[in-house]
Amino acid sequence: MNTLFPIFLKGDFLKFLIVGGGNVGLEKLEALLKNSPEAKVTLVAPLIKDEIVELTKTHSIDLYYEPYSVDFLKFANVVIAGTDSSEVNKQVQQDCKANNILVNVADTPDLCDFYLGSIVKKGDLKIGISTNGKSPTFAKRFREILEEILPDSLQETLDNLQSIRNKLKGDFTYKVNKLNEITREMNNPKP
Ligand SMILES: C[C@@]1(CC(=O)O)c2cc3[nH]c(cc4nc(cc5[nH]c(cc(n2)[C@H]1CCC(=O)O)[C@@](C)(CC(=O)O)[C@@H]5CCC(=O)O)C(CC(=O)O)=C4CCC(=O)O)c(CCC(=O)O)c3CC(=O)O
Ligand SMILES: NC(=O)C1=CN([C@@H]2O[C@H](COP(=O)(O)OP(=O)(O)OC[C@H]3O[C@@H](n4cnc5c(N)ncnc54)[C@H](O)[C@@H]3O)[C@@H](O)[C@H]2O)C=CC1
Repeated sequence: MNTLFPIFLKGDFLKFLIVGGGNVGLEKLEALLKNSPEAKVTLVAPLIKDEIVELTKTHSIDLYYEPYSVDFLKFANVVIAGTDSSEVNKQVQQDCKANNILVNVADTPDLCDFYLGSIVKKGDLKIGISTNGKSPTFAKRFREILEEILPDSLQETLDNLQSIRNKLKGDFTYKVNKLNEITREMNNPKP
């Protein structure tokens, strides 16, 4: 069963807590900042990789060089746990559940409220890819395929459609019909 419900978070307006400062902590931090460079991040771990420290120069990241404790949840709307201790990750997950905070436990899909996706970005177009946890490598490869085939001119198309959308006068039904008419050929591209 694939019951995942995809949403696109406005990460720039949210507070994130990352527990763990190793490879996984870095990977998830980079994924977040690539999409939402203004996100407020708190990261807690006794050991924190140099690459993470480097990112504090250009982004809003507070580092705490200590073991996780529940007090850190006050810094968070969303939590990602990626320590090398399954007990710590489990504790983070339980604390988040008790506090109604969404949590991702990177190495334990069963404990995740959400998964990170592979992200294709062409200007304002963003596509999130998930394999329901089956194969992150497939998600990565599929991202590469989409990145290759999507034309850069997409942004121009989106800008044009936005300007038409803003100029259309009439009621909702009229606008819907008009926009569908203009974009009909997208489903039927000329050879
Ligand atoms: C469930 C999920 C939870 C979550 O992390 O959110 C999860 C879980 C796990 N990943 C593992 C391993 C790897 N993860 C990657 C890469 C990515 N992983 C990402 C997401 C997710 N990974 C979520 C499901 C996404 C979905 O639904 O498809 C991506 C898409 C997004 C991101 O992380 O930003 C990003 C690609 C970004 C890109 O490039 O586009 C690679 C490949 C590589 O790095 O080249 C490998 C090694 C090869 C392999 O195993 O496939 C392991 C085993 C750990 C171990 O063996 O110890 C687990 C744990 C488990 O499955 O039990
Ligand atoms: N989901 C994914 O994409 C992947 C998951 N993994 C798994 O994730 C786990 C972590 O891997 P790495 O990041 O490579 O390990 P690592 O050894 O590079 O980093 C572990 C981090 O956890 C921190 N930590 C340990 N105890 C802590 C505590 N009590 N509170 C806060 N932080 C604490 C350490 O200080 C360190 O920063 C491993 O179990 C690995 O199998 C590995 C690869 C990919």
